[in-house]
Amino acid sequence: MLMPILQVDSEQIPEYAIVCGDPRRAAAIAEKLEGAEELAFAREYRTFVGEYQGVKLAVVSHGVGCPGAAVCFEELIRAGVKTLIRVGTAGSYSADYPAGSLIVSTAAIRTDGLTRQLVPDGFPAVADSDVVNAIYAAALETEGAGVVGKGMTVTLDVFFNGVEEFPHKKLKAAGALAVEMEISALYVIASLRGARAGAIVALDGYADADLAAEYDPHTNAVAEAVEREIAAALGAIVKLANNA
Ligand SMILES: O=P(O)(O)O[C@H]1O[C@H](CO)[C@@H](O)[C@H]1O
Ligand SMILES: O=c1cc[nH]c(=O)[nH]1
Repeated sequence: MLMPILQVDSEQIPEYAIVCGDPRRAAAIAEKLEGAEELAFAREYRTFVGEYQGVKLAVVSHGVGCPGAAVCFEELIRAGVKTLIRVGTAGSYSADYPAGSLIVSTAAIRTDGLTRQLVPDGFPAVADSDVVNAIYAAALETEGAGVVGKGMTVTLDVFFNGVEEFPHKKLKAAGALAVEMEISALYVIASLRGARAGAIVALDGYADADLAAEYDPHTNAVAEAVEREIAAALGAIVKLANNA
């Protein structure tokens, strides 16, 4: 069946998927696969399939923000994906995790609007623990591992501020490590549909206003961190497939 938004035949989609916001990052990940094939590029959704160390997987971009990303996650799970790993970027809340660090998201604080329209308040956006452990272990094994953290991330809808002040300080005080824009949708949808999910983000600067002077997303440290998180996600998929 042709998936209406991704425009891919669901028969071509394997059980594992790496998802990321940027279609160019999807292409960069696909370059690391054997026999990579681009199946479609519809809207912001660019879909590749291929193999990594004998495991078949899809690599799909989901764009920016929960509503668009949710469409991608839903269609992939309907097509038969059972394990999804998001490979993203995020802003850091802590000087312990400077730009170039990696964070594996164990859960997302839901400040987005999309999940509020899917599930009641109090419903957790939580990762699958096997997926988290596999990503974290693979991240520590990557060459030049750098700083790798594990913990709560925040998902919000806003990238450029309006007149409302976003509660970064409170969320940081509550233990959140970083902020991005799609993980809550991934975790809630995976829970609702019986799939398992995890996420790793490369930090590209500080979201905390007290640290923001150091913000520079265009550094080699960030580019290298993205390479390492790609390696971690691919390594995690191999670990998960071999333990299945
Ligand atoms: O790098 P990606 O995967 O797009 O993730 C982050 O970057 C985008 C904002 O620039 C948002 O999508 C955010 O979640
Ligand atoms: O959503 C995002 C992504 C990267 N960096 C940020 O500060 N926010």
